[in-house]
Amino acid sequence: MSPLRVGLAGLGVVGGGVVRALAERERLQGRAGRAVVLTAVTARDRNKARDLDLGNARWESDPVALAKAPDIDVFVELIGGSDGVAKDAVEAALAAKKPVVTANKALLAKHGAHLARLAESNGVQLAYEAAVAGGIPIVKGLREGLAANGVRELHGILNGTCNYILTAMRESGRDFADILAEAQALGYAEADPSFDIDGIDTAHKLAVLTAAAFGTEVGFDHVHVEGIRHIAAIDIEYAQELGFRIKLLGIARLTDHGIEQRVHPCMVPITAPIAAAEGVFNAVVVDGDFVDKVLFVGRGAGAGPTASAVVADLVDVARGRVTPTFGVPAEQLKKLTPASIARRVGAYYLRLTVLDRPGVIADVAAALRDAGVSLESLLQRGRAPGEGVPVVLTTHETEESRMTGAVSRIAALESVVEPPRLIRIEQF
Ligand SMILES: NC(=O)c1ccc[n+]([C@@H]2O[C@H](COP(=O)([O-])OP(=O)(O)OC[C@H]3O[C@@H](n4cnc5c(N)ncnc54)[C@H](O)[C@@H]3O)[C@@H](O)[C@H]2O)c1
Ligand SMILES: N[C@@H](CCO)C(=O)O
Ligand code: NA
Repeated sequence: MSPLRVGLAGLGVVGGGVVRALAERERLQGRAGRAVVLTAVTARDRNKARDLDLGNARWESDPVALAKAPDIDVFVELIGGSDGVAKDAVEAALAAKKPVVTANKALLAKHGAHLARLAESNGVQLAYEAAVAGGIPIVKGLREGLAANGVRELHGILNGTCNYILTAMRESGRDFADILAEAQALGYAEADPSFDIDGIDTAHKLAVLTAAAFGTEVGFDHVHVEGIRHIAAIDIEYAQELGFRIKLLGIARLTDHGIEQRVHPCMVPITAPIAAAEGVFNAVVVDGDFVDKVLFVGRGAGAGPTASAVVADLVDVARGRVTPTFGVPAEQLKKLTPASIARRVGAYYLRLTVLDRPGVIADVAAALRDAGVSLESLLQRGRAPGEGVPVVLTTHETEESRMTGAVSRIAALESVVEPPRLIRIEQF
């Protein structure tokens, strides 16, 4: 069989990993049933020192020209960005009936439905295993391994940088900024690290996973997003004491009033399967109606794990597999009915900084009582008459709208001297 000729756009962290993985020629030939050959490449700067063996691959200066070049059979997009050249090149490849492999979750989160229609109307594959949870085969897991199931819920640690930061903060007590710099140096972070720490990258991945899991159109704009900037060392300590870990999770759940999609820091029991994924590891739990719960764990970022997923998609393309992008044909994707975060039901952790004087706790308790929120525990450490001291409480399950109502009343109390910190507790 003729070789699969690969056109690769982007020679950064992931592109470099892909070049190295493609060097395993014999292994890939066996698995793909034909040779997979790096035929042409492009990146922004041809003269940059890269320490990569590009073999006989020809250099192309323009990604869009590469995408439709007659000498390539598949286009691999590893540039990044939801718009601009990455989108133009992917569209050009699909319109030219060339399959596309991409790691670009920002692109899929914003234009997934449109690109799925374009791919399917041209009869070619749009493969994106690397875009969600890097090396974990979650897209294949959902579309193939779990195809018999109706998915009820999924939750995941989908950003290696945040998990790395939260883990390192807990283990070392070190500073947020210091640890972020380390994650960037290791090639985990996005070009703009605020995408990682503000939860946007997790939301991109969640939106894509939701479409693949529930057969809905990608609805990034309906994801409720909060990041980890406000997580303080003291919250990590309290979490530990209460038997929790703090994780930034993406959660998608089918409710009777629509699909919840939310990204925010969560306290999860130390014994929950998801809590065991530490450092740069990602993890996803999928709850299906026949299979029950399945846990996927692995590395979600970095050159090797991400290249592993890109090359697996190339093997699928070489084998001629064509699966609808989000599991069902694009024109059958359901319209997503978003469920409001205000209707989330669960427990809460609330940390207040209050003046150490009589009556403060009574005022806080009254606000919760009036909102119909039941307290589970209350901790006050140390004393400092007249000064701010931390008070931590946890609640029973309640609807979020009740909790936010009580918290705004509490925030307005004169004796509450810093903004309250609310973290949702998830009992998986
Ligand atoms: N780094 C990771 O761990 C990881 C994991 C999963 C997915 N991703 C995704 O993979 C993609 C690439 O990420 P990365 O970390 O390798 O980025 P990177 O910044 O290391 O590499 C980007 C590459 O794109 C090239 N590029 C940028 N603009 C270009 C242009 N206009 N024309 C041609 N080439 C251009 C750059 O020269 C560079 O070679 C992104 O979509 C990212 O979100 C990254
Ligand atoms: N910045 C992302 C890369 C993988 O998509 C992360 O930290 O997980
Ligand atoms: Na993946």
